[in-house]
Amino acid sequence: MSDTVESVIVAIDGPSGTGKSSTSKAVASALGLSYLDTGAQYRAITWWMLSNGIDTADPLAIASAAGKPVIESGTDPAAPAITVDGVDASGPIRTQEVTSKVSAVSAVPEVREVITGLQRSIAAAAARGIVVEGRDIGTTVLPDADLKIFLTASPEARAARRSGEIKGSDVAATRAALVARDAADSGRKTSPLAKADDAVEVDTTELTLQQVVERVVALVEERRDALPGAGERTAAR
Ligand SMILES: Nc1ncnc2c1ncn2[C@@H]1O[C@H](COP(=O)(O)OP(=O)(O)O)[C@@H](O)[C@H]1O
Ligand SMILES: Nc1ccn([C@@H]2O[C@H](COP(=O)(O)OP(=O)(O)O)[C@@H](O)[C@H]2O)c(=O)n1
Repeated sequence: MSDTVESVIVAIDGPSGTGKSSTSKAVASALGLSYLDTGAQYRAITWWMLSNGIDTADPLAIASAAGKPVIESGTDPAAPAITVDGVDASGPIRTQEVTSKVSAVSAVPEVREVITGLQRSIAAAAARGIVVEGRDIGTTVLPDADLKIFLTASPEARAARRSGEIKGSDVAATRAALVARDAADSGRKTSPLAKADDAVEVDTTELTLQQVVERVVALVEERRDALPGAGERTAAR
């Protein structure tokens, strides 16, 4: 692998079920980069609110508690990890209860301020570069990212993928829940789900995961070669 992959920052945004997590982990592994799942952080703070009796329908209560939990994210794409106050939260953050409340919690500006600060410091500390996936990475968290990708897919494909993960789940109900969460995430005032003007859109509906990964790896390599200094580094090798 070339040494020019260092310090490449890749932002991958898009709605639920478009393949952000799978693609980001595979791209980070292929290129030796760190990986950050920002949705897991919003899920973690939501889980903490629910576990601590905070009313998730009350934005003021959420705002005043936003700074309390200590959330730590691992950045190894082969072993994604997340803890809240030192406790492993990787299982509890995936429950239906958390999924149904996360959009309300993540819409609160004080929550976004705390989590965005965490995300920026993790990205700044990633010496070899990082793939960061979420909803507002290219627009708000890392607007200077070297490459921005916006993944899309039809609601049908996304619902089929998501319900394929949960035994006995109903595709129609999964689709309705996805569409409602997209609307909440896209419609909120602070840092909504949106494609950055300079993001490359990839529609994954008809692509296999491997095809998406290959496309994104090629885009990272192309962008990396165009970065200032890439020529000198290549010439020096
Ligand atoms: N291009 C694809 N084709 C088919 N299935 C996919 C594709 N990309 C991802 N998946 C599957 O869809 C599900 C959701 O993918 P995930 O990466 O978690 O999406 P997101 O992070 O955008 O919510 C996973 O089970 C994953 O294996
Ligand atoms: N950068 C981000 C990432 C996630 N989120 C919120 O966190 C929720 C869960 O994100 P996720 O990536 O785990 O969701 P899935 O697509 O994996 O279901 C989203 O529905 C958003 O409400 C956000 O607001 N900003």
